[in-house]
Amino acid sequence: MTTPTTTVVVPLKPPAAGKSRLASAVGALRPQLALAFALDTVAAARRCPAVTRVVAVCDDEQAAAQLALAGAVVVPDAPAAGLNAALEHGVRYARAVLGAGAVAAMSADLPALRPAELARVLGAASAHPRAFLADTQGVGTTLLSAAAGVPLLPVFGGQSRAAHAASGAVELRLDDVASVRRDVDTGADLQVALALGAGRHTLTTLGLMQATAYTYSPDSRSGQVLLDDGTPLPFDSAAFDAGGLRLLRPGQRVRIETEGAGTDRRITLITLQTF
Ligand SMILES: Nc1nc2c(ncn2[C@@H]2O[C@H](COP(=O)(O)OP(=O)(O)OP(=O)(O)O)[C@@H](O)[C@H]2O)c(=O)[nH]1
Ligand SMILES: C=C(OP(=O)(O)O)C(=O)O
Repeated sequence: MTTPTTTVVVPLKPPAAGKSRLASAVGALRPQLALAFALDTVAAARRCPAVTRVVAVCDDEQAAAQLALAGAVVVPDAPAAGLNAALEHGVRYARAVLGAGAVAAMSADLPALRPAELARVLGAASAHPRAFLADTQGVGTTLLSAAAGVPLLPVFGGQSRAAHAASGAVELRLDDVASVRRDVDTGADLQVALALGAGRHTLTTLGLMQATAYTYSPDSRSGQVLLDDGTPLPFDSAAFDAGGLRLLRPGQRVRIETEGAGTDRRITLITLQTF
């Protein structure tokens, strides 16, 4: 039974200014995706049995409100002096005001984050005063931990894997924690995160929804797609035929285009997404 002992601190730049490397791949969706990644990251961290609380350091009012709804304790980025200063500020607040002990600074752009994988990382980290997890490329860092009473000493940015190792933090060598290493900076990173299984905020922002089941009545040439949040969306044969729904398997991700709202919302196109 995992005991929740770690306070996770996630930093979020105002989404309007965030994820600039993603712009060429997603265009105008960039700010919404920057926020969606953070909301999926916070939601997964909150479901992690090793995490006592999540503190988000963010200066953007609208983003802060949504991060709070996702269950984070949000503090303004008072230093406004970059990522590492924001993380130090979040840890100071967590320890001085919330009585936090062990902390872990984690990037807020891990949309595929799995609570069980985060628990494995934090479990391994708890054996060291300071520890870190390298990102997928093996160049940066997605998580840096510090035991109770130990300074975090973050040196995120650029070649931070080497910098954190040089600072004395122990690198966590874990093979089965891909979702904790997969930060999303570019379109290629996003495709990998989607293939790992991104969270609902990211999928919805991209117009992708995970259909868990569907029914189709050939005689009435209509049916329903059941989304993973339990929403049943009716569709007619036009959407079925146009999007190849007949190939849909439960759990298959589809791009669903709809029109109308509430009970009038109808699917107009269903396209299978292959990742
Ligand atoms: N609060 C706060 N968060 C930051 C700051 N700089 C980066 N971050 C966050 O730290 C995490 C990792 O940073 P990046 O991957 O460089 O994110 P980014 O700056 O939005 O991406 P690029 O614009 O492509 O560099 C993301 O969650 C950012 O939102 C900062 O100055 N303050
Ligand atoms: C800030 C970091 O990541 P990124 O490359 O996404 O900026 C980092 O890896 O330290």
